Amino acid sequence: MTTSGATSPDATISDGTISDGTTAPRTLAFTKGHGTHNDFVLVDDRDGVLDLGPAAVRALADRRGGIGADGVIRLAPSAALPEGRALLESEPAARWFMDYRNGDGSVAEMCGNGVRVFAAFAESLGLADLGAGELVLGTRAGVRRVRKEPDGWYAVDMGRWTFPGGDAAVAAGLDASVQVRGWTGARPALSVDLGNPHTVVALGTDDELDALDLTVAPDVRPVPPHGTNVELVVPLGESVDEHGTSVGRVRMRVHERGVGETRSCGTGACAAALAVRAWAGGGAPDVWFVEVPGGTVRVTALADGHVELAGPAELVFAGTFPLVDGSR
Ligand SMILES: N[C@@H](CCC[C@H](N)C(=O)O)C(=O)O
Repeated sequence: MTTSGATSPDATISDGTISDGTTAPRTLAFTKGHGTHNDFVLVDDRDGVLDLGPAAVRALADRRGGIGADGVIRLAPSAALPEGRALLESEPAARWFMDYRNGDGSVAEMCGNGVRVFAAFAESLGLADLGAGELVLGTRAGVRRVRKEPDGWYAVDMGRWTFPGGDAAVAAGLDASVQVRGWTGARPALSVDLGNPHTVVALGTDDELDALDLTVAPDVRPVPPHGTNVELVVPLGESVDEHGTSVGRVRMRVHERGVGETRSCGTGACAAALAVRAWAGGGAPDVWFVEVPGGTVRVTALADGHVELAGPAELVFAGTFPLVDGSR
């Protein structure tokens, strides 16, 4: 890794191969950021010229041979991607697009912690002024709106969410089962769609949560057609805050599709809070604090059927990374 330099604007990186007709090494300028320790490599592609293939993403995300991250985020003009161009037709303000890849190189529709870190990155590049108003951005799960709170947290309208199993699943409290390595049997679970897929399992105690072996992916049945993120949660109860608002608390660990266990997952926190709220029944709070190994985020079920995710976003360092022709 070096500390200066930038990718040639006419270089295209696909599967780690630079396809501009030369064999010379190229370097990719990046910024490293995280939201409650869900960490990302961020790439400024405001010219829309980079094509980050799976091998290049894996090289960047590699914790030993690369920079290390749970995911890679490319900031690109919405106009440069088919999914972005479709969004621009109804939301012309969504000028910038979050092109999100999991650490294994797979494409994901959405990343809640990533959206907040994307907003901080756009601010650092002078592409957004969250002191003056909201940032509207494109994602594969649709348009997202980010505002900044007085304490510096970023609050994201995460759009509409659903229980894919419908009313029957909500009434039964389950529509799937999950087997974690070491368990004697599978446990009931509830599927939640936040634009990306989630499966939430309730546990009884903190000790059970702490003892989980998430070094291998939990086995989910029925097998989700596009895979799933799995959230293991312990409801911690409800209370009334200093403003008289009823709030709930949840502890969560997560196994992310395309990554493994991570220290936080924003869409996963939303799924966890919405599942626990449904299990609690009518009168349950709309506001939930979700405690993850990397910190705490706030999830609010909004009256319009959307859900809001709020939490911190940090940019920690920047540099350049060599992507050598054919070597990654
Ligand atoms: N960590 C993200 C979710 C990233 C995508 C996920 N692994 C998937 O494949 O759906 C978040 O904060 O939401």
